[in-house]
Amino acid sequence: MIMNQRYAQSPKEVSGLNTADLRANFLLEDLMQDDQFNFTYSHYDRAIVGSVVPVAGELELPNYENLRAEYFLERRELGIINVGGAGAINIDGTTYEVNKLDAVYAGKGSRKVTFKSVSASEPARFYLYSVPAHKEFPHQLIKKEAALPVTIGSGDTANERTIYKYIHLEGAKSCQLVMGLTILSKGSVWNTMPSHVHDRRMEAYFYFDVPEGQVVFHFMGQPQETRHLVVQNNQAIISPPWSIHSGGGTSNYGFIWSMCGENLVYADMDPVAIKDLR
Ligand SMILES: O=C[C@H](O)[C@@H](O)CC(=O)C(=O)O
Ligand SMILES: [Zn+2]
Repeated sequence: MIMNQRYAQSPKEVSGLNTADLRANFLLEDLMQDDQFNFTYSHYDRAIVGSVVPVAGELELPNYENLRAEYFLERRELGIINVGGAGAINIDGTTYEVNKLDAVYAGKGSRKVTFKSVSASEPARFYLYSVPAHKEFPHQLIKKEAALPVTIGSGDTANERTIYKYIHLEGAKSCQLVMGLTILSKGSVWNTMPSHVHDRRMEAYFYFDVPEGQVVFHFMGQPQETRHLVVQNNQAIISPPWSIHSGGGTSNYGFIWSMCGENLVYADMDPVAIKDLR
């Protein structure tokens, strides 16, 4: 079995792309399909972005030829967040009950990882993010309540949002994986505004709970050379380390952010003043 791949682009190359090419390189449209694993292997930091929605029964994390590994997590770690109904994840014999917005970390060396839903009529929707790892850290469940939410922004500038950090230097331990999610308050539409870059880490954004008929305009590119992609519910963006990653929605919504690279410090960002964006 072979995973889709996405290659890395330079800032200069991206500045010349049209809408279709931008979408083909940076937008993942096929996530959250029933009874399927959908993975994309990005050449930005070798991060893998994927999903699984178990409806008919329990599904086991498969292996892929791209990895040239005995099993998926032989040399990788995996962060998982459920954005659907109640579910369960089993890692090498330990079962975790994973409710909406709970997370699970599966460390390097986890051999058998399975996913299931409590109810087929309201299945769990697991978002998956995996990166290379050099050391084994214990698998663990991180409940939403334990993620120490912080509310930033304000209703006046339509960017009030609550950030939940699950896996990072001061949270659940990992080799290089950093992961959490952000919920926009009602009436707020702007995420990650003011924008930032972090040339030390790639990032992936997965948008969820975008109401029917609404979209998010996701902005990418170098701060003085921005482009946008229109993103639907349950689609993801691969964000190069040199790119901003901000979104303006036609309503409020939520998104999972996940990063990997040089360090595990959540706050390691280089801010860009709004007036300096082009
Ligand atoms: O590097 C950090 C990530 O871009 C996000 O955590 C930012 C975010 O959730 C937000 O400002 O809304
Ligand atoms: Zn970021």
